[in-house]
Amino acid sequence: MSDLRRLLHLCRPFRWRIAFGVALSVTVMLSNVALMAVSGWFITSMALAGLGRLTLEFFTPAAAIRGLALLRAGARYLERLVTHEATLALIAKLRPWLYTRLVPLAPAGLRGLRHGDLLARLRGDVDALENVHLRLLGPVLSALVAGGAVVLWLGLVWWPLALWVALGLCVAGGLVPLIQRAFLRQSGGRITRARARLQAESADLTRGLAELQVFGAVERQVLLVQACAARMVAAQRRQAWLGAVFTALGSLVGQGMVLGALVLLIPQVSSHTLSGPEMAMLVLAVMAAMETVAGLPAAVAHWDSTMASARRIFELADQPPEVLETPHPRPPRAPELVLDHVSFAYPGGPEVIRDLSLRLVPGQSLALTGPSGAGKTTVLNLVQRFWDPSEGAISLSGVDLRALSDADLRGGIAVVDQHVHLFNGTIAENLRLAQPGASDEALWNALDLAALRAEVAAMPQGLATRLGELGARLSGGQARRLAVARAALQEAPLLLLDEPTEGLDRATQAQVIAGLRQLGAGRMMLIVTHHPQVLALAQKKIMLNPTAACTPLPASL
Ligand SMILES: Nc1ncnc2c1ncn2[C@@H]1O[C@H](COP(=O)(O)OP(=O)(O)OP(=O)(O)O)[C@@H](O)[C@H]1O
Repeated sequence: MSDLRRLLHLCRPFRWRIAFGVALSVTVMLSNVALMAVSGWFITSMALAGLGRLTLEFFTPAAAIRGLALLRAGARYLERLVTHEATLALIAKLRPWLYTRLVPLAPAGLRGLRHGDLLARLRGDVDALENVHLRLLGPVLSALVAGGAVVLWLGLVWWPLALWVALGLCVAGGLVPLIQRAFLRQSGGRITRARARLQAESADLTRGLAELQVFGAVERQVLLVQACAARMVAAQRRQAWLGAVFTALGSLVGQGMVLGALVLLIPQVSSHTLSGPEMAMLVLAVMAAMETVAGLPAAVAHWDSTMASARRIFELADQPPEVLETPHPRPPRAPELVLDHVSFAYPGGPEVIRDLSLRLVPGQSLALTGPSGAGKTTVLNLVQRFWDPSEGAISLSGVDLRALSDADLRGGIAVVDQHVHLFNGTIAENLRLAQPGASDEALWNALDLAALRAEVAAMPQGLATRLGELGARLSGGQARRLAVARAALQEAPLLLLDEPTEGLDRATQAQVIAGLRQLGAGRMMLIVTHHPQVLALAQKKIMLNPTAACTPLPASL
């Protein structure tokens, strides 16, 4: 229930648009009931007039019928326009709302999520919330207002008929869909879970295709994706089948309601309490009244899957960030990196870093070495404040990281990682990520430093060359050198290198190392590597040992 309350809260800014959409929908339903009622009365009266039993002024009812038909069509068009516009506005608000909650979580808080799963939540689940207005709120509110109005009108005409219709509408719009919900209860959540699993496995298949091919596991992964797809289709088929059965049941209830109305009204006509045209008017009005609850079965059918999507989105948005930005940041002073008796354990895990102290000033470089799992990357993560140390403190430019603004922290650190993420844009756009206002000349200078100038200049479109998804058009070595150029543009005093030459051939390694040497001049460098030539960039090495306290370093290198 609290998920629904939160969804309604998110809809609050659009409440007037939603109300207008509901008013239009009610207009459609009531004009339809009125159209059917007047038509029933008019046709029967015309027939009786034809038999000479009645005199009839037919201009007014004929005009009313045309007017109601036009009103219904016009209101329907406007209703579609308004409700879809409100729905798109809600989705357009939801996505940035979720992104602003994800940003403080990244990267630490999102590591537990698979890429495809995150994508499913960002795309599929947010899209599924279009149902909130289109299929849940709108139909329920319209049914209550329009159905209530019809029952009220019938109550004024003859209350037993109103009672019968109220009962029919409650059964068709409430009881039948609720029984349907009991059957469908599981399948909504099952479809959402199956879709998320399918997306995650499909993402693994496409992104990990090279590894899967190397290990001969493509077929296994394809079978897994097929099994996930089959599970999803089975869940959807079951839902569609149940939906069809209950739609038929709902319309059966509608026919029963009309039949019951006839049974109630015929004696009234026989006893001359009611005229023939009036009976036709009421019966057709009762038939049209079914439209007021026609959207309720779909609302019930979408309830579980929509709520499951909402729950998954709120779960993600509610995760507490690992680190919080201080509301009172202090400005950075002279460049310097200090780790003061730092210890760290991942949440719920054993201690990874124990009592590590070091100090770096510009022009100094330090390599972190040690066996796999010793905590080298963890130190780089702590310096970037993905997590805060469990004990001790880290300061950059004389200020504890916890007291630095996010902008000063990010602006003070450049990173060259073994996993370079390149965006699906041009070379210039990828470089300007580090310095949005950089001139073309500055970009060429950075490429020069990274030994990439000649290759980019040889491309027909130069800096405007598009890189494709994940930088697909560049080789691994070119991508790594582009990352060096990007770091050069950032002009940050601290440079973090995490296995920057991993996976490159000898010639490319030498080019990247030459670029890094230039880049490091006058900056502080913290390097994680096993590569002897990269190690040679460092003036000092520190050995991390997962089981013992870190070798204490002198106060300065
Ligand atoms: N997000 C995380 N949550 C929990 N434990 C983690 C996380 N990241 C790393 N660890 C654990 O912390 C320890 C240190 O990992 P880290 O990646 O820092 O080692 P490393 O020295 O860089 O290793 P390698 O040389 O293999 O990259 C490992 O035992 C690892 O399992």
